Amino acid sequence: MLSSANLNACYDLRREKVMEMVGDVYENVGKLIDVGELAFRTLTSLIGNMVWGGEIQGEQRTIVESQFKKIFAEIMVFLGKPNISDIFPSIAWFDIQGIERGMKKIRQSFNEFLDSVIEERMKKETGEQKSDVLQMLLDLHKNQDSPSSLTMNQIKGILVNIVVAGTDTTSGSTEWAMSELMQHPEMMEKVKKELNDVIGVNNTVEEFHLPNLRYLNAVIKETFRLHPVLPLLVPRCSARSLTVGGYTIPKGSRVFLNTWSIHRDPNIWDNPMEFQPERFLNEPGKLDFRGNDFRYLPFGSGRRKCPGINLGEKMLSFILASLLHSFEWKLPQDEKVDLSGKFGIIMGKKNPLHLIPTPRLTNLELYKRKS
Ligand code: HEM
Repeated sequence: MLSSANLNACYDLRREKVMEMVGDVYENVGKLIDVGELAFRTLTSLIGNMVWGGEIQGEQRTIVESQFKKIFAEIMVFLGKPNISDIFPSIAWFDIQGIERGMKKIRQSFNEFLDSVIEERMKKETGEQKSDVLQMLLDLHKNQDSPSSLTMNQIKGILVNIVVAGTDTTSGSTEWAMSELMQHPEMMEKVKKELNDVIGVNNTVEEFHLPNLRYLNAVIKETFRLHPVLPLLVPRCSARSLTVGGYTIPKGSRVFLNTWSIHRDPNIWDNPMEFQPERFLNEPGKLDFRGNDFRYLPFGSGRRKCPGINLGEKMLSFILASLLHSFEWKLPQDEKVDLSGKFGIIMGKKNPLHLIPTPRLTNLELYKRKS
């Protein structure tokens, strides 16, 4: 699903979802928009489509997408909470913090939703064959004799994993990048000038424009540095006892890698607390985010690094470029940008960014084009 060939094949879908988002904002010009929520809806719709096709439509889709946001927020809080039961397994059954009870409730909500999606697909199986992730997993389930056969629970786990990992991360980064640009008007001006030069005011953004947006790409890289959405990555567990930097790590320890600190280490970065996209602009090729340079790990590293780097990068710059090229954004009167974060396995903003859009393109017809 996330290979370059598959991503190229679903270019039209990405374009359609971004155009839908622009159309959505256009219909709400002059009103307050929750930027993170807007990006989240766009990504849930895109990734949902890539994972289980167009199985959910219309009113049901709207309900699912709004429920997802709430459920995801709860999951992120639970996943990020240090669990006392891990430190004192003998009292685990008390579940003092209610983490297990909370996760069970969430699992039930997801289970009900996924059961209905899978049931819909099974009903249609005799008709047109789909080629999405759900179908691929169901085919593995049917082939019970194969060593790669999957149980229904495993299928549901994989589906949830992809959707959870792909949506909140990318929408969170969108919200952080927009917040930093609102906080730095001179940088916002540079981005807008670049968009005008590369795309033109009588055009909408297309994916082939994105590699030419050098300044915007530097803004994205700097956003990843200062606001890594998974600040402690995904927890690791040591398979054997070993020594790292003079510290003994016993077999079976849970290990967290603090990229938030690494990305703000003054021994590595000049003025680490300042948002300065130029640091990436002036040194092209330095510090890519593919996990090869341990000073900069927004997508992690090693065998468990993010498999969605290409899709995440494409969608983040497509969404940002489109929002910034198609609209002017301003804060509600007397409001300031709040850059505080909220702790969880995903570090989102503490307070959502609400902005008011006005059209920026000269040809208003461009807002109505849906495909
Ligand atoms: C800006 C966007 C994104 C960022 C910053 C991001 C970041 C990350 C990070 C830091 C990890 C943990 C890696 C580690 O522990 O070494 C991760 C894992 C993961 N990501 Fe992403 N991600 C993004 C988008 C996506 C997308 C679009 C998808 C797929 C649709 C995706 C799917 C996954 C999956 C499935 C994992 C778990 C991998 C595993 O545990 O083996 N991510 N991501």
